[in-house]
Amino acid sequence: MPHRIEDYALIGNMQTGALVGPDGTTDWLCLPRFDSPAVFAGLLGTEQHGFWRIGPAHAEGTRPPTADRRRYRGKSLILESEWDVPGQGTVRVTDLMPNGDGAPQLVRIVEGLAGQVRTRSVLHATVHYGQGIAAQRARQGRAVFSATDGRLWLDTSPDVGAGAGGDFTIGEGDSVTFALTWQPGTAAAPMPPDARDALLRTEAYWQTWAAQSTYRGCYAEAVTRSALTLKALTYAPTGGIVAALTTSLPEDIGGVRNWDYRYSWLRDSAMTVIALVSLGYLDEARAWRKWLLRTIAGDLDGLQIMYGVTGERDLAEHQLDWLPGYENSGPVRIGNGAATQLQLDVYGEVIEALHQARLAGLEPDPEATELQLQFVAHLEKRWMYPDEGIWEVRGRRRHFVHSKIMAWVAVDRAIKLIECGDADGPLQRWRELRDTIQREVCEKGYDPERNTFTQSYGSQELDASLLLIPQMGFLPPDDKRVIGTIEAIQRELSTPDGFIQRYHTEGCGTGVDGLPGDEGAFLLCSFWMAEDLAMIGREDEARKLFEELLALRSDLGLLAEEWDARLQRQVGNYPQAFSHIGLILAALRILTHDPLPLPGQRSTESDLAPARPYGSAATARSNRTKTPLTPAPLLRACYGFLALVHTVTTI
Ligand SMILES: OC[C@H]1O[C@H](O[C@H]2O[C@H](CO)[C@@H](O)[C@H](O)[C@H]2O)[C@H](O)[C@@H](O)[C@@H]1O
Repeated sequence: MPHRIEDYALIGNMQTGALVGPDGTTDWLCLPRFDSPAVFAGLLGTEQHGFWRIGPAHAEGTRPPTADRRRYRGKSLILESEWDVPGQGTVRVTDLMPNGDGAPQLVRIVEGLAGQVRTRSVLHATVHYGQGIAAQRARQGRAVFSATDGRLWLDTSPDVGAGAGGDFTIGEGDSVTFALTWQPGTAAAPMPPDARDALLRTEAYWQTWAAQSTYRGCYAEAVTRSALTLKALTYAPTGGIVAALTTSLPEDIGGVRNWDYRYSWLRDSAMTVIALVSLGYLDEARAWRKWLLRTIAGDLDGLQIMYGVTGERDLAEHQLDWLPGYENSGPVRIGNGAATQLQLDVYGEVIEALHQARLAGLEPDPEATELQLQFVAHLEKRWMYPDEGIWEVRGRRRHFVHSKIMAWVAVDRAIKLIECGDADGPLQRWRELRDTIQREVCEKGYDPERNTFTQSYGSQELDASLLLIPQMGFLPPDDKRVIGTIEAIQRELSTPDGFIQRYHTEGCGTGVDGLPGDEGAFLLCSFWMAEDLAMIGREDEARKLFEELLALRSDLGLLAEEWDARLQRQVGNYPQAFSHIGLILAALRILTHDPLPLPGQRSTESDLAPARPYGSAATARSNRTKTPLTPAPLLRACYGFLALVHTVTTI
């Protein structure tokens, strides 16, 4: 039976990832990439749908024992689980997925730490998300399984034998290794791996990567784990970034709000890039920018809001009827019907990510500059339409206020690109457009009686996405309408334990998302609230909320999409990029607003600008022929000045 969502540990190789439970069971693994069919799909069903457990042997009819200790090995994605077995001794299992271009691999190293422990490995590999059993054969002394479009090769230490399962005794100082390697069906047998070498290489990789972070504040442990998690969701071969590792972990246990997140959303991936560049990581931004340009391929009329990690466009949604779903939350879906929706916010998110990456020092790219101009030209003809919005509602299209605000962001950042000399464009026309959008939102998306912006034009509903108004610089934090909106959201969208819901769901009688059932507090929105509170000077509340959110993390620092206050557990896909993005950006915002930061506890930015200069944005003055890199502090100074001028002239 699957564990609570937050009890799973993530390991990954930036092509795919696995979830390992506290009893040493891998219940989720898609091979060879994030969105491939799962060979272990027990997470969404039962053991018959695939799993691989290594841990102390247990008596028939009893549950496998839970590890007594579990941790990541330093700043890495290498998991160590240890069991103290009464009367026997202590055993450790180290799980990792080596990085690199080689065949995807899951390596499990069993070590005896004390005494003699009877240990068991049980591997049940399946075809196509547990639809069938993967046929097993012995070849050249190795176990080979037929997976959906490849083969799995299991290598074990000689003294354990070549089978998929069995018991063995591990004594103090002994070690036994297992490695499961995926190869395309047509490929020759892979070389038996050197598990020890893989461990050293993988550890060195993650430690080096983590050390590049420029974050120097309190909450560093949480920020680092979130950064590592975001990195694990990047797809190294192309630069695409998935929204989460899983499909169909329910937002409402027992309900139908189960979606496949193993794709590269423009919105989610852009926000991941913003979080990573705010910690000084530029390589991921560069890789994503290349993915973006390749994937969109200049086809703006065919623009989708999400793609596969190598740019696939056909993400048609299907249900896997043989899987009962996590804790019977069906249907289990693969593909995502939202791929063909109209979501007008994505232009703003992409341009903002490109803009933040430039601010952080990423070298300019003329194609990316061109894309931003094309985006705005495209949006100019579309921003006035109703859409499905940031939450990808499955109800009717509406004039979502957040979508219009993000349209404003897109135009605003493009204007700054031109103002700073990075691009040529219809400056005057776009300035008028920016003002028109802002005026319309303030007229139609604001309720003066309640002093709050609303979810959509003319609606009485609220929406936590409005918390982005000050963060995006649409209005300044001290504007009374902004403060009124933050307070209204706090009043009306707070859960009993003080976290924030996206909007009211069907249980409250509105059903704007067109879906039955309710959902938990949305963790990203709760982090946004912490950010906003810091921005409007309520630092103590911001910090309190932030720390309460940190307390929801798993023992390993991981977050799903939502928190169910009634059940006191995490819900939704896991680990979810959105939640970890929210954590990183809120930590930076709270640090920036610390009245007296200790030396060395500042974030990455110079004194010229706040840590995350949303809304103070403008673009680099660069020479388009030579494309030199403008020093980041100078850029930020330029942006800061332009933002000031804009605020003074428009508000
Ligand atoms: O609420 C219905 C929608 O739920 C999913 O969308 C959510 O996940 C996306 C990926 O993280 C995110 O970009 C979006 O903001 C979220 O609302 C699902 O993907 C949709 O198909 C579904 O309509």
